[in-house]
Amino acid sequence: MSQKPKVLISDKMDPNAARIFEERGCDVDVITGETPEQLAARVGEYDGLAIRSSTKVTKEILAAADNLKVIGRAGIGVDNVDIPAASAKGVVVMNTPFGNSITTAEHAIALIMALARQIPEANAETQAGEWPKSKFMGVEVTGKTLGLIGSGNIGSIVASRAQGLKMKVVAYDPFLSPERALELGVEKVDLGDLLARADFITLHTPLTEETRNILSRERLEQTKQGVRIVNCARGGLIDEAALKDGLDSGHIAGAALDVFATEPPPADHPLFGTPGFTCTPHLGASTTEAQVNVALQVAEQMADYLVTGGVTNALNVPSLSAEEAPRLKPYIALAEKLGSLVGQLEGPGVKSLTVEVEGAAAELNLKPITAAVLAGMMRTFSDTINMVNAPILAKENGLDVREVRRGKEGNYHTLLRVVAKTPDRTREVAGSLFGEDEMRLVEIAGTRIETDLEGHMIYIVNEDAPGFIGRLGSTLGNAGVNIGNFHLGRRLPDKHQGGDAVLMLSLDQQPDDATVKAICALEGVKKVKSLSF
Ligand SMILES: NC(=O)C1=CN([C@@H]2O[C@H](COP(=O)(O)OP(=O)(O)OC[C@H]3O[C@@H](n4cnc5c(N)ncnc54)[C@H](O)[C@@H]3O)[C@@H](O)[C@H]2O)C=CC1
Ligand SMILES: O=C(O)CCC(=O)C(=O)O
Repeated sequence: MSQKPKVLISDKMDPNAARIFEERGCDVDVITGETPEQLAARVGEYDGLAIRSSTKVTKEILAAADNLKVIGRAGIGVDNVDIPAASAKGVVVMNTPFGNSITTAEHAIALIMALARQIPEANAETQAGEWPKSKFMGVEVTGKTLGLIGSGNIGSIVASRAQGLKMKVVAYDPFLSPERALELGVEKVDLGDLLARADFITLHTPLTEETRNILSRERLEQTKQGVRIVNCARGGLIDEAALKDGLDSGHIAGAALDVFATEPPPADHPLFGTPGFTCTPHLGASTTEAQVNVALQVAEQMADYLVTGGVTNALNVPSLSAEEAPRLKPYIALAEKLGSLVGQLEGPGVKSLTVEVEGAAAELNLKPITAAVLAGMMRTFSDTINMVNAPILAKENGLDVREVRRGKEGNYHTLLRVVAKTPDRTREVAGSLFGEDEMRLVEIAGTRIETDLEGHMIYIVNEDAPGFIGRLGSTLGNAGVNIGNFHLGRRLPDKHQGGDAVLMLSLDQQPDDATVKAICALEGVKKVKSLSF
């Protein structure tokens, strides 16, 4: 019986996640609150790691994660995962891009209202026994301009809720098209314009090199007198020291942060206690509804990947639906074998690789097939290569990879051909599927040969002359190597005696170097390669 995939849930997550993992055939452990060292010591046991924002999946954690195949973020932001390191290690990183968007947008609206009416301060003083009725004078939001920085999933929900509150919404987002702006009913503006016009500013971008410090000191100085600012996206988008100075000077009337540059922030954070400042401890996604949504979704996605190979919402590999995955599975296995054959025959010298599909295969998603060819080929030089990191490494190494699709059937109802070029020659191999999933090599070195690619094999090219097969059989027999299967073909297009013959033999034992050398020395032999699949 094959072992169940093992998943670790390392952050607090709705219990539905563990239930789904179990129902979908995974073993699951829930161990939260560990130090990085404790997690590093444990993570090697697991195939999947389900996290929220507390677990930091660093290079060090990944280095210890020997069996890890997938990291699932129950939420949106993945800035707590070292995605390049995960990709290099062949680990898929997924998030749940929609499950908590409404909840987070509602939190932004709540903070806008809290700032407009100074609700946190009024609450604190009232409960402290005061009755500060004349101290707190708010502002209406009706008719005010809301400046949206980032109008993706969350930003656009904030826009629609703000419009319900009769605010005018202007948006700065370099990726916002005029059509989408029209659809959202927002005015697309540049950042300078937004800063000059907005009564309220709310941020909804990821933290990237472009967005880091997007509200810098200089930009905060360009905001309208009395502006109120909300950040429910990521710490690091605002210069916190400049924000404090703006509040102290009275230029900024209020600021509400759900997120901080360092989380949790130090107890003596300069903004704490500043008049007009309000905060929540990264609660943007914290509603029952959102937590159930993201927990269910992350567990479903991760279990799909671990059990069937389906890929949804991955940030470092193309998606592959749960329906596509079973159809692709035999092709992926065939692609890996053909890639491995090319890798074993040509070594690391391949400079360009074309993956051609014909007939039924031409209807499939080609990306995973190409990734599998690359993985099969590159795994002959490194054990740590898989379908996730192979395309990245191929690109880094300047390998020219192309894909060709031909809908028309040729001699086979479905065909996968790999054409690899080294500086000296072109190597072509082709395979097909018989029935649903029986894979066969059907062509090598311009020769039609039908064979499995399984276990120990030997590939031989020789001058087709009488007596060779007897000599070969004796050489293998003398070395104690039994032939399991024997496939022989003449090289196309001549196909005549005296031309080249190609042999693929399945062997019950792996021939040692001396036996391979002895075969090389047989009369008429041009090439010999011992293979393993
Ligand atoms: N406080 C919390 O608990 C939560 C925070 N978030 C954070 O909210 C942020 C936004 O989430 P979504 O709306 O789902 O993401 P999204 O990807 O749908 O939208 C982000 C938008 O930012 C825009 N953008 C990117 N670079 C920009 C730039 N330089 N200037 C202006 N706009 C830029 C993009 O074009 C995109 O439209 C994420 O960082 C996420 O981590 C998400 C959920 C909960
Ligand atoms: O999991 C959480 O509570 C934080 C959510 C969040 O920040 C996100 O989804 O990006």
